[in-house]
This record gives sequence, C-alpha cells and structure tokens, in this order.
Amino acid sequence: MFVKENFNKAKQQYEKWGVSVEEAFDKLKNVAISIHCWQGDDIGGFEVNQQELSGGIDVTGNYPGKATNPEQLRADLEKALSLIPGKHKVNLHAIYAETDGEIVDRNAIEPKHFANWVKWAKQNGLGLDFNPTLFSHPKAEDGLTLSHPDKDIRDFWIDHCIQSRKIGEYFGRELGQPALTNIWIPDGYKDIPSDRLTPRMRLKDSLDEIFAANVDESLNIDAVESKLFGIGSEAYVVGSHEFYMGYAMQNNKLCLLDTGHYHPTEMVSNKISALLLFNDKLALHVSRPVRWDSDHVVILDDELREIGLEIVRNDAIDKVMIGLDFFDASINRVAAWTIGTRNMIKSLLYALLLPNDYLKKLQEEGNFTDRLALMEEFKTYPFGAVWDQYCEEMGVPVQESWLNEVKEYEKEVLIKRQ
Ligand SMILES: C[C@H](O)[C@H](O)[C@@H](O)C(=O)CO
Ligand SMILES: [Mn+2]
Repeated sequence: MFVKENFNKAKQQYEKWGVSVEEAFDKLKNVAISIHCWQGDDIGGFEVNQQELSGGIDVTGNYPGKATNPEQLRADLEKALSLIPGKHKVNLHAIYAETDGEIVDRNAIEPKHFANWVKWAKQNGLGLDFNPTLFSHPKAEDGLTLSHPDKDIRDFWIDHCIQSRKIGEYFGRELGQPALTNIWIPDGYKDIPSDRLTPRMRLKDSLDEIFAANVDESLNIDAVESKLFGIGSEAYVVGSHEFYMGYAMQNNKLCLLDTGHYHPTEMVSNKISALLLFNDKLALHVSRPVRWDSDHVVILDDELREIGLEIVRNDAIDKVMIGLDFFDASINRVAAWTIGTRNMIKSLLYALLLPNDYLKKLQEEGNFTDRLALMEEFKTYPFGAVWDQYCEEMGVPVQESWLNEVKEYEKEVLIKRQ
C-alpha cells in the first residue's frame, strides 16, 4: 500500500485551501467517543436474575459469538478498540454490574459492583460513562417507571437513578475524567392518552428528586434522553423532546439527542447549533434509524457527515459529548463496533478537512453557487488517503485490513463460545 505517497499528494490538495492536515489530526486525537458496551451482548447484561429485553427496543439476529460474561465482553471491546484510532470511553448500563452471584436489585447497585470495569478502564486508558437501566425488569413490566402512578414504583426507580449518578461520580473520580450519566426511560402509551400532562408532571417530580441527591458535578455530568416513540409507546412518550429540552435548560442538565428518536425526516444535525446557543454542552447517541428507531450500525451517510460538520464548524468538539447507540446481532458484533466507531471518527475528520471559514464567508456574501459547488467537490477530494494516514499514525489497521483481524478473532475466540 502507498499510504504515505497517497497522503502527501492528498495533503497538498487540502493545503491549497489553507487546511492544515496536521492540525486536523491533533484535534481528532483528542476526541473521545463513548462506545456503548451493549452492542457486544445484545443489551443482555449480567444480572443474576436476567430478564428479557423490554422497554420498546429490540435487537434482531443471532450471529454467533455473543459475549456472555464480563470477561468476554471486555475482551471483545479490547479487540474492537485495537482497530479504532484514538483513546475513547466505554458506555455502561446498570445491568452490567458484577455482583459475584449475589442478587442485587437495581435500587441497591453501588460503585463496588463496577470495580472490575474501573480496573479494566485504567489498564486500557479508557474513560467510562453510565446509564441507569429502567427496562428489562419486573418493575418496568407495564412500560412505566419514573412516571408511574404508583409512588412505590417511582421511588424504586428514583433510588436506582440516584445510585447510578453515584456510580458515574465514582467513575469520574477514579478515571480522572467526568462520566456522563444518561437517563433514558421507556415510559409511554401504546394508544392515545386521555391525559398527557399528569405523567409528565410525575416525571418532572421524579427527576427533581433524582437530581436533588448530592453528586459532584465535576465528576459526573447528568443527561436526559428524549424519544418520539417505541414499541408499545407508539402514541405517546412521556419524556418527549420538548419535555427534556425544557427540563434540561431549566435545571442545567444536558440534553441527549439520539439520532433515532425523531421523525424520520427530522435531522439531529440541524438541532446542534440551536441547542448550543442556549446550553454549554449537549450529548449525542449516534445511531442509524432505518424507517424507525431500528438502531442499525452507523454508516458514513449524509446525516453522519452533517453531524460531524456541525460539531466541527461550530467549534463544538469540546461541547458535544459523542456517544454511539446501535445494536445489530445479525453481524459480527466486534465488526459492528469497529464499523460504527470508525465511521463516527471519519465524519469528524471529513469536517476538519473542509475550509469551513471560507464556506461560511461565501454564505454570508450570498454566494450560494460557489458554496454548493465547493461543498460538492470536496465530497470527492482524496479524503480516504488522509484517513489511511491517520490510521497508520495511530497504529491501527489501514482500510479494510481490520476485517481480517476480526475474522481471525471470530475463528479463534467467538466461534468457540458456542
Ligand atoms: C440501551 C440504551 O440505553 C437505549 O438504546 C436508549 O439510549 C435508547 O436509545 C432507547 O431507544
Ligand atoms: Mn439512545
């Protein structure tokens, strides 16, 4: 392969537009993507009383080699991370607690149940993020949690979320970088509600109780994730976009935008600049909805490129906490992580290689012809040659050569799990 040769030629083409490829690399190296652990085991987790997946989300496929214990999941993550350039974070859910065979209900989870994850993160130079799990549990059977009419059920989940924030704080303290603890709940109704307000009032009160618990905000950052609909909550979701946008702004929390949680033609890329005018930070779950919130593996499509552009050209690399959220069990799960995360990083590199200030100037001048012409031409600039060099410099496989490593891992490790 002629990586260096191709790169040198490509670099000249970008430099012609005043774009420094080295500066782009330096910026990109510091971006930590939060890689979701749940792609590795189809959101199963390791609870002693493991329940079927609920909450209106679904994983389809039965590709061999699913991780069935924490050691396997960590090994699979290590394999994927070895194929992805940069230093990243791993995003955990409460169901990934390790309780040594003891039944610990969700309201009783503690930092100690995540000590192995912290030890592993330290060994691998990773950060950790966290999510309370308000699904796949008998107390979420009717699809209601923090907005439940029954106060006992609400209290159970409030306690779970408070414990989760303490676990986030523990991650932040141990790992020297703040953890994002994101609350997503499935609450909603299949059919047209007769009262939309009361469940939202209850959710608001529950969140107030959760955030009243004292947790160091320099170690744990709170986020709330909205949704449009789910399986079984087609007509109404309590935690809608407007609900959480209002809540987050009033209470200084982060809005987490999942790219699969909006109407099919509604783009998250278009929301980033608007929200950042009124919030210091926001968080993303980058996913790929195909007709619905299907959580397909992220590809380098128009919307992903647009998200990268909005983050980069608005100087928001430090303001947008980028997480991934997809789960595909029909393909090799290590490959799924690798494809999705490499694509997320590619979209940022693509954006860093555009003469964004010049393109903004063209717009200000009303020169829409040049704006469109250049934005289109840059799509076929030799971006791939720069990406290859980035991978080479970061010590990860160039182009599709990572696939051989995944195949080898499948043969040597994954298949033997059957
Ligand atoms: C498992 C995740 O928490 C879940 O996917 C949530 O973030 C979501 O997006 C639900 O649709
Ligand atoms: Mn999500």
